Amino acid sequence: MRVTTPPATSPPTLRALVSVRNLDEALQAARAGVGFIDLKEPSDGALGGLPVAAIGPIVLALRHAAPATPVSATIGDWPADALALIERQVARVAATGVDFVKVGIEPGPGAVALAEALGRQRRAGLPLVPVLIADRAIDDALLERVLAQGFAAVMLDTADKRGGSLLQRHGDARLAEVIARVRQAGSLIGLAGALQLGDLPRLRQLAPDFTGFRSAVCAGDRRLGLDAARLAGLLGALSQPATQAVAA
Ligand SMILES: O=C[C@H](O)COP(=O)(O)O
Repeated sequence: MRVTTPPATSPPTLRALVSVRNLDEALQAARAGVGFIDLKEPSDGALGGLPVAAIGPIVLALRHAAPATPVSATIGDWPADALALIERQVARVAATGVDFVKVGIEPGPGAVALAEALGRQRRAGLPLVPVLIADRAIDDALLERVLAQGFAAVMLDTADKRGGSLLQRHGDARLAEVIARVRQAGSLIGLAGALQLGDLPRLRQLAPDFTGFRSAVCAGDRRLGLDAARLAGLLGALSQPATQAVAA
């Protein structure tokens, strides 16, 4: 599955990645027309993983229901120093047939070693997308180590979903700088982290390649089920011209 940046002449668009926890939610997201479907267990943390055996059948069903929609899955939240376990889990999740395997990288001890281990797996052919946990400062040195690995895409996300969205934690100038740096390094950039409808005007200005949502498409709590009305509302707002979306 090839995912590309729209041509520079296109109007700014925001492609939505929506995180789902089971087949019902995956088909609901596919029918609603989301840009990317992300398989994870939201009750198990920011990057909670589904049982590996559950991923393959969902991917297969999505290939029929939405063949053009890229599918990602997370490996679960692991301590950064559990490198052997992480590498094994990456290989197991990749073998399910997903387009991308998402792995969280929390700044701190072990983060650089993890980024480099993931880089080795990428060079071995595994479709990895590192997710930099950015509740606090975005660590430039760590970002550079991640970018040096040549991943197709890099995401920013937050671990604590109750402390405000990614956009409430970082100013536009800083996020724009990070987006530009990731693109300059040749990777796509995705933003996530308790993003809400009210963040859309700023997101449109920042124009990342994709934006990730779970909290905003659930009724009150990301651990609950996908809410059809909220999902439709989000996709409707994303499809509106920017001036109308600002008023949403
Ligand atoms: O990968 C994207 C995340 O699942 C988004 O979840 P969130 O909106 O609750 O931060």
